[in-house]
Amino acid sequence: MKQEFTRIAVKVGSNVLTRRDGTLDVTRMSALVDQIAELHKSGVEIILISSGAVASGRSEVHPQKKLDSVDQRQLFSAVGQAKLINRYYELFREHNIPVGQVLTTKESFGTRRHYLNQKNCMTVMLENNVIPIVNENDTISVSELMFTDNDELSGLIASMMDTQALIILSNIDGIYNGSPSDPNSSVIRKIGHGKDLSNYIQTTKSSFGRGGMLTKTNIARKVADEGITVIIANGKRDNILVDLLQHPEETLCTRFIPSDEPVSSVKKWIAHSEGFAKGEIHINACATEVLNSEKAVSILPIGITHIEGEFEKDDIVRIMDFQGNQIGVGKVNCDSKQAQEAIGKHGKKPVVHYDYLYIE
Ligand SMILES: Nc1ncnc2c1ncn2[C@@H]1O[C@H](COP(=O)(O)OP(=O)(O)O)[C@@H](O)[C@H]1O
Ligand SMILES: N[C@@H](CCC(=O)OP(=O)(O)O)C(=O)O
Repeated sequence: MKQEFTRIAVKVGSNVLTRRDGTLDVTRMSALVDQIAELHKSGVEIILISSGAVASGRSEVHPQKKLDSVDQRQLFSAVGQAKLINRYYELFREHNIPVGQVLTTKESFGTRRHYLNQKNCMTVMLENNVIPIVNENDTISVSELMFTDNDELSGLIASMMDTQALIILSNIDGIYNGSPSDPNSSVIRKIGHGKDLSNYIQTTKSSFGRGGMLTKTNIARKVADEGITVIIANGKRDNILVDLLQHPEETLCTRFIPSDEPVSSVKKWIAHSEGFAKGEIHINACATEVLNSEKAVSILPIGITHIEGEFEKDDIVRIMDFQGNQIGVGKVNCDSKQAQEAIGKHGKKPVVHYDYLYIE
């Protein structure tokens, strides 16, 4: 059967893989592996981003004294990730599909070199028919070094690997246009560019999730703006993955319609690098207007009003409009001292070149 996508990223949330008591739901895992195997055999390249390390470690160790939340996460994930990947290895082996583990951290997306190393690793895995199974390295990612959750990680992976779609599997059928528990609300089937969803999203999270629907929505929007279809669907529904690819119209889910303007791979990286920004470049009203227009323009010293923070050449900075609102991110062409000296001057080189500028 002809499928819409040939390379996809699939994110499986903690709640899909976790039973009510917080332990790993191996039956669900097995059902998902069967579906991924079916798609893999039909020629779809798949990158799996799987949560579940903490959940699978929880039932293995019983600490003698009370641990704080960081210690708990480190202990459970260290034990649980080994168990999780072992389960996946065994389940995929029944289908004769080799899998490989990729553990990453937020910092590994901060420099372009690390970013490209990770990309190369997963590319060579796919070329050799190995399914990459990605998770955050929870043992060393603590507090501000952590991803908000695996939705954020899956967005980075989809963008980095140029997938055509990102499928986020949660314990809910999609984004509801009201409280999911209200019988009058229903799943929004398609979401186009620029639609404001803030009124619909409740801040409640499912019991074992970290980020909630709000991070899913924000990530989905950003990834769709880069030209990737994003689908939020219920991973607990039988055959959901195969149905989403083979019967897209009949399968309940929320789809974010991708932008049809191509975005370069450098811009994709910059778009997701906001967390590493070292400083701010504030621009005047005229520069704000041209940047918000359809024109491809760089940030020149003449349009800069002031600079905040210290940065080196090639660092990521936030771009702030004349009212102090962030409008984008970019990679700087010079350090903060040089940028400072050039402010307001004509005929100087761009501080952020268009090729390294991502306007939100
Ligand atoms: N408008 C909404 N539509 C759907 N789900 C919502 C909405 N608002 C809040 N939610 C909550 O978001 C939860 C899913 O997010 P999350 O807990 O992060 O799951 P996961 O672990 O799969 O990433 C749902 O179980 C639901 O309770
Ligand atoms: N990395 C963590 C999962 C992080 C997390 O909870 O993410 P999510 O499934 O998006 O709520 C783990 O494997 O336990």
